[in-house]
Amino acid sequence: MAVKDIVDALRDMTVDNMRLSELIKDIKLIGSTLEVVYRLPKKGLEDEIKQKTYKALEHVPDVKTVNIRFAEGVPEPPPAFGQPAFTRRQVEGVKHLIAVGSGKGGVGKSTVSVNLAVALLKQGYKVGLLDADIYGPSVPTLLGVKGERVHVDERNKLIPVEKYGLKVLSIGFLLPSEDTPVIWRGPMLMKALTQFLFDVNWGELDFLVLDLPPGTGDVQLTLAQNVHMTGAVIVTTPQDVALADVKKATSMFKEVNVPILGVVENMAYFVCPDSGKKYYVFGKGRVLEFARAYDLQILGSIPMDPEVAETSDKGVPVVISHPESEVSKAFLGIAKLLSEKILRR
Ligand SMILES: Nc1ncnc2c1ncn2[C@@H]1O[C@H](COP(=O)(O)OP(=O)(O)OP(=O)(O)O)[C@@H](O)[C@H]1O
Repeated sequence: MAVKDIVDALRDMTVDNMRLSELIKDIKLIGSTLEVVYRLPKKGLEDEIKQKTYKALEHVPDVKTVNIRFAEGVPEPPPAFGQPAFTRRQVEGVKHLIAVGSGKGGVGKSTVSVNLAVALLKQGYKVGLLDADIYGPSVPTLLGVKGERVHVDERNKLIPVEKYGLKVLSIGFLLPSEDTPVIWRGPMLMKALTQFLFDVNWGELDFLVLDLPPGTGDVQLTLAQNVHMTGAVIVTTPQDVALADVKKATSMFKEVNVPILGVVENMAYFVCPDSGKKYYVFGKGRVLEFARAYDLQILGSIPMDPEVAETSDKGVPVVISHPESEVSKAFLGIAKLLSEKILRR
């Protein structure tokens, strides 16, 4: 059961012409106990909000107990259209946080995050990369920093590892060994992620690239609701299975009002080294169709290139190892488009 489904259930119930979902200030599911903090639009509505919450969640099987609290202080006005209904914290020292998400695993989200970060760096920006992919933190491998230990500064803030001029932190640094399954759940996991974001001495960064776990689970949703993000970049391959899931991810970001900065089409085609001919292995035009349907910009299309996998395994991003390759040019183009788009806003 995702918190998102609970928020969906609360969306159907209104109090004083406002959806319950719009009044949520904080929401957490710990085991089968749901903790909700509402802001109170008007004094005297407490009981009605409570009763309607219980009713809305009556048939939600995973919620056995509901604890409701009301935020203290002056009630805030309802969010304006297009504004988030959640209080989001800014990551200290970071001008722009770009979340990289995908619907399905294995579409190249981490490869895109790493190469995008380095491509932004090559444009002269100060860049950080945070690997929040708790289910498969691959950034340490992709950047050759596996086994690095993280230190803290005098303020007890984590100090990111530096590689190729990039400031890097990965949830993988916290796991005792590479084979440790990530079995953290709920509050513990969120605590670790929150610490990663907010208790880090990032210094001054123009961009922080956040490699999200694939899909639309609690982690993605909680981060999207609690962290101020400039926007999200969505990575997909042209396969039907990937596109079906990426639509869910797109809807999730839209629902929580995180602007979608654009789509990266990965493994878009393969260039035959002998003939130079392009082969659209997973089909042509599908990502464009999806982007048009959802009114999204395609930031770039990355070809399939065996060098990517090979160089990634050695811990060197392809934009560094093969800067003249078509893949690298595609990444540099995406970084340019993205940074211009963000800085123009
Ligand atoms: N353009 C590409 N050409 C060839 N191989 C690629 C390309 N992009 C990614 N790969 C390879 O595909 C595999 C999956 O990539 P990656 O780990 O970046 O995906 P992911 O979406 O982050 O996966 P997960 O969500 O499971 O962490 C890796 O072996 C990577 O080297």
